[in-house]
Amino acid sequence: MPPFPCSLWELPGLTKLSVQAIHGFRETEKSRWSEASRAILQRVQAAAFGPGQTLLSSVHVLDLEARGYIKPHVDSIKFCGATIAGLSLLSPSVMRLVHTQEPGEWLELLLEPGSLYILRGSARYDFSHEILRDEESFFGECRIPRGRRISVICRSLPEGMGPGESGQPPAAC
Ligand SMILES: O=C(O)CCC(=O)C(=O)O
Ligand SMILES: [Fe+2]
Repeated sequence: MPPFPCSLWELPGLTKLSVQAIHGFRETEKSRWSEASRAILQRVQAAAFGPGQTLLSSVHVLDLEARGYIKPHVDSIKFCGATIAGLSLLSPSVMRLVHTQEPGEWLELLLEPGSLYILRGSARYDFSHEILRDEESFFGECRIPRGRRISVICRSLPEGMGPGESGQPPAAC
């Protein structure tokens, strides 16, 4: 993949959250995958989503540069349903969840390359999530130096939306 900066992936419609919450990134939505990648996505989907859940038709791929970070936010219910599942690749990073009503209630997840996180239930709706910038990237006492990180994010369809309407941009969450 070409190095940063690159505007190729800054597609119209994908930048609503990005402009406000994500810094140092490029992104795309992808609906066509190689057979090998499809097999991995099927494992992600089997692990994260229930049989009754419909997924957004395309998968969100976010490429965060080493200095990039994601500010706290809750994905909008307009563009994203009850479950968010993210596969982290390349650099480890720390995801912090903070309760939106009780800021003293928080937890951090160490996202190792190859790991999958699943936000659902209270973690999806009651907590903001963020990816810490390099200077703040600690897991407990342990420094987690940030490099380039790619995440592959599957989301369920917003409640009440039919599969035919799934063309909405997931990254606008
Ligand atoms: O990169 C990730 O794993 C999370 C991205 C995110 O929070 C978002 O796109 O809404
Ligand atoms: Fe998010």
